[in-house]
Amino acid sequence: MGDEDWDSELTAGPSFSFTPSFPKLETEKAFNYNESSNKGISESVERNTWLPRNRSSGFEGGEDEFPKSDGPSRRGFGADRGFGFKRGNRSDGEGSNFFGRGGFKGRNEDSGSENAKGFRDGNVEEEFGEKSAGRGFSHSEDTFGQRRGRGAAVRGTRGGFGRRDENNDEESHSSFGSRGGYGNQTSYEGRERGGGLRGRGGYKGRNEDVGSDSGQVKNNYPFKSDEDGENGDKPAPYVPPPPPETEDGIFAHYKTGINFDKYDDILTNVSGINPPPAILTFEEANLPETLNKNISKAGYAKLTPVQKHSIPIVLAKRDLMACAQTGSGKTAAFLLPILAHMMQDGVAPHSLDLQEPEAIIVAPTRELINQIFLDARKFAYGTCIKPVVVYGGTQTFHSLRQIYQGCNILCATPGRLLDIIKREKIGLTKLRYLVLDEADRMLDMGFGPDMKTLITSPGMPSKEERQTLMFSATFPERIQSLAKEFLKSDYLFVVVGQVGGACSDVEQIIIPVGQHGKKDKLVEILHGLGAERTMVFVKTKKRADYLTTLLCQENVLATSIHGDRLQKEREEALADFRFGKCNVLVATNVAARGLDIENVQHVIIYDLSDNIEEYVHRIGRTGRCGNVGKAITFFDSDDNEDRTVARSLVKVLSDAQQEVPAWLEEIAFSASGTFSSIGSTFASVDSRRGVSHIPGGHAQSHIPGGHAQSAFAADDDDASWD
Ligand SMILES: Nc1ncnc2c1ncn2[C@@H]1O[C@H](COP(=O)(O)OP(=O)(O)OP(=O)(O)O)[C@@H](O)[C@H]1O
Repeated sequence: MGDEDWDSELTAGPSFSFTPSFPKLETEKAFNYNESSNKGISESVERNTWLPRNRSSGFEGGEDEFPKSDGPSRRGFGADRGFGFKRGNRSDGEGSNFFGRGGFKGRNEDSGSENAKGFRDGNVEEEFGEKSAGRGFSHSEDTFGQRRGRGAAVRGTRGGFGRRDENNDEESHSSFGSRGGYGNQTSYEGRERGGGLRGRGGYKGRNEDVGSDSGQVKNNYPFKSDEDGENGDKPAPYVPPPPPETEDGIFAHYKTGINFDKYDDILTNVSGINPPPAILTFEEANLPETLNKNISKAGYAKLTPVQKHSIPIVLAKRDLMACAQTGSGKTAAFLLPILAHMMQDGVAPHSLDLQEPEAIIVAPTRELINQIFLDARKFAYGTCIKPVVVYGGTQTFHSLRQIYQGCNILCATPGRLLDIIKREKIGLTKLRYLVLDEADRMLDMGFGPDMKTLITSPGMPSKEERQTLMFSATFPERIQSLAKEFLKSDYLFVVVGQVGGACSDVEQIIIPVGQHGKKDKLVEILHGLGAERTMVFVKTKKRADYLTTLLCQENVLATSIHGDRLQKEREEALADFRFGKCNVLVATNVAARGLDIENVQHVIIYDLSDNIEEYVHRIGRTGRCGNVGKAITFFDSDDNEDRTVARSLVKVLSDAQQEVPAWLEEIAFSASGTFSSIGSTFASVDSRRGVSHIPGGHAQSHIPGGHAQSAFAADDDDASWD
């Protein structure tokens, strides 16, 4: 990633992470949201001490004068409407966890003190490491034990993961240190279900529930970690809250929108040789009964277009590149056929030896990969198939422990995945499916090298021996050609609608606003939106913190998510937004892709990204699954980056039948050069330009005006995290 782009509003200096405190909502009591975890919040709201606790603001004079605080307003977002809590009986206090699509339910941790420890000297150091208490893993190589006492000392600390570059969100992939703080292992004793360490039979075939009710299994790990956070000022490495365990929590979902049926009107092209015919219903897919039950519990009654085409293709064991608009069900499009195969073919029974997942799913951000994991867990419910999620910013020991309990589907961010492979904690020889979600992002300069490392890792089956699936709402032609290295030559390319087209359910409004007018305009809009849930996208982490502080001063319940915040804080911020404790989430591109949050009614793009793909993904946080939404974009005609993307923006607007302001059109077409030189449009054709077989017999349509390569930025200030 490139250096952080310091903005004129912010003088150089230590960044701070702002964690606004929100008043406890009545509805939180229903979720047994631990008093203690709220104490810090309520107390700080009382004392108005919600200002950043960590460092000087680094703001000097003028509009950068650090906003005075009068504390966030006490409007309890949605509390009176029971917002977001429409799923079944939550009387058991259960709910989905930070990332479940339902309301918030996280483990009750005292988040109040975290901020006091979370940051120092402008850097966030992540401590990882496993200092086993003497006994390594039971299998042959006690890599754990070997690590005792050996740490990648970081700045004199006792080891720890490669320190994060304060200007770069990506974790280095250096080896882990020997020790780090530790979360609460006891919470894992006996809590895992179905993942018993004792051998389990594989799936017994169609329609049999196996190993789903092994009840509470005592986890007699052959190792213990005595990692602790005894170094007082260092936060223990984060151990995420356990995923929901009740059916209500696992199957929490929101309703499809009024436009769901309109999906059927979207033209779908399938290019490649001999594609299997699309299916029209779930029944036609002839899926195992348990899977069909889970699909129904998840509220899926009708297939979306990408599912209609992708499910039979994956079931036919073909490689696939699928492009469909945001919020149109791409996750299930790959999960369902993979799970169906696993249920029908059976999966290896859990062994105490090296875990060898049959499927690996990668995505660019931790929050997204966790969301995919929760979907996998949902659809695998009642079977012996075990999804596991590992991602950066969490204690490595925790990741390994999850894998150790059994791992058929590994959902991972690249950094953590590669480290676990390097440490030989998983084997790849049994891999049958490799899935790249947000694939264009995974193949760009940010993650491309990691993906290359992955497919060349020891034991990784070649592309001929595995099934590789790639999904995204955007697929620039340059990325299509990069993808060939990962896909069999006869892969199929499914395009629902326009490659890279924006979601048709999102009303897109572009308003001319100069840099210095943006803050006031943002406050004005948000005051007008009241309690409606809004995501605000900015370019830099520092601006995310700055604006969040400013909004809270303006009595807007806002929080922020970006790569400089501790993972625990990121998850809390996302939970506060999902839970309805605040109605504005200020985010960098860390939240641009994939996140599926109920009832995001608005997206405000405060800073345009320098590539149009991120614009499409950002506005796709609203208008999901047939619901409608609105995206307002601030366009600064004095900003070169905005001008560069103007022409692509006009194309996205016109392709989505949106109004194109005359002033924008003028800017877009006054710029010299062709599409390819000044900005991105989309490859709307299969870059193989081969003969295409399209269901219904019509030929592959070539978009008038040709196609061009998209300028693909991989060095966004906060563009990739793992
Ligand atoms: N067939 C279906 N019926 C009802 N709801 C569905 C169906 N398929 C998916 N959904 C729901 O639609 C929402 C969006 O799905 P998903 O997140 O997979 O979209 P996506 O295409 O991956 O979006 P993005 O491009 O932003 O990642 C989710 O809440 C999902 O549970």
